Amino acid sequence: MNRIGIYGSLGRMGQAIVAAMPALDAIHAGGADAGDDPVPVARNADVLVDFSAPAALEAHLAAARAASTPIVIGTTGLQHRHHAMIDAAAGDIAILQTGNTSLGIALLSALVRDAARRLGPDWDIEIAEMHHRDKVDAPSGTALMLGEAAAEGRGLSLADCSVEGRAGLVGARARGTIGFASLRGGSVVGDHMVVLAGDGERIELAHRAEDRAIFARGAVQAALWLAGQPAGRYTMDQVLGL
Ligand SMILES: NC(=O)C1=CN([C@@H]2O[C@H](COP(=O)(O)OP(=O)(O)OC[C@H]3O[C@@H](n4cnc5c(N)ncnc54)[C@H](OP(=O)(O)O)[C@@H]3O)[C@@H](O)[C@H]2O)C=CC1
Ligand SMILES: O=C(O)C1=N[C@H](C(=O)O)C[C@H](O)C1
Repeated sequence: MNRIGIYGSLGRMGQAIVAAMPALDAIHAGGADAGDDPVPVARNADVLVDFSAPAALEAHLAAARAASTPIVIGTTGLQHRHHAMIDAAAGDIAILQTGNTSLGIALLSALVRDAARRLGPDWDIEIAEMHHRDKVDAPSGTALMLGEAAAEGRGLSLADCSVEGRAGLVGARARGTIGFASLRGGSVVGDHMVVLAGDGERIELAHRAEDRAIFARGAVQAALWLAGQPAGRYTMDQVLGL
């Protein structure tokens, strides 16, 4: 159960995943990119990883479902309708979807959830991220995950308290909101900082990815773990035992 097929195999992450496989005893079972038929890879693999684009998700899920092959979805920029598709497919196959496959971000999410719970709504929460110039979605999937962790810590849904893309005369900050800011430039692999700002003091919880290998290793570990699971939707916390 270690043959891994890759959607987005020629991309930055796809190539990093191929490089990470030998050390984890995984075998590359083929890849598909834009314009390729996703079905043969799904049939040839024990498990799939998808690091491509939201527009491809529906076809990738259909191929995985038809072949009864579990799939790790690392693609970000997903909307509500994509999550609904994942939930539906998880009735038939094992699926793990995450905006970040690194150990560090899994731990940071837990820290942010705990800090938000302990500090309460008088502490303002802002999430800043910086990525390379070619990243196409914002806020990053990781920033949104961290926002969800913070909202959960406060017993809220992120959709009800999120503020994205401030510009112009936006007025004073509303109490209890979670704000997002995105920077793009150079070759930055992925920086995330969660600021909890109180009166007269603030806490900054940050993670800096220095190499895509951390995401790639996590993706391969997740795939090998998922290959043995029954149908359902899973998280990185379950893979990492956090
Ligand atoms: N969860 C995590 O830990 C991480 C997630 N990511 C996410 O993974 C995704 C990919 O990132 P990255 O590798 O940097 O991006 P790249 O642009 O380097 O690679 C994307 C790959 O997907 C392919 N692709 C695009 N559209 C389709 C399609 N319709 N069907 C099949 N393949 C397609 C591209 O093919 P072509 O070039 O031919 O268009 C390309 O090979 C992004 O959403 C990113 O945010 C990134 C890092 C970590
Ligand atoms: O596109 C990227 O590069 C990354 N995308 C993921 C995200 O949107 O959070 C994970 C990582 O930060 C790199």
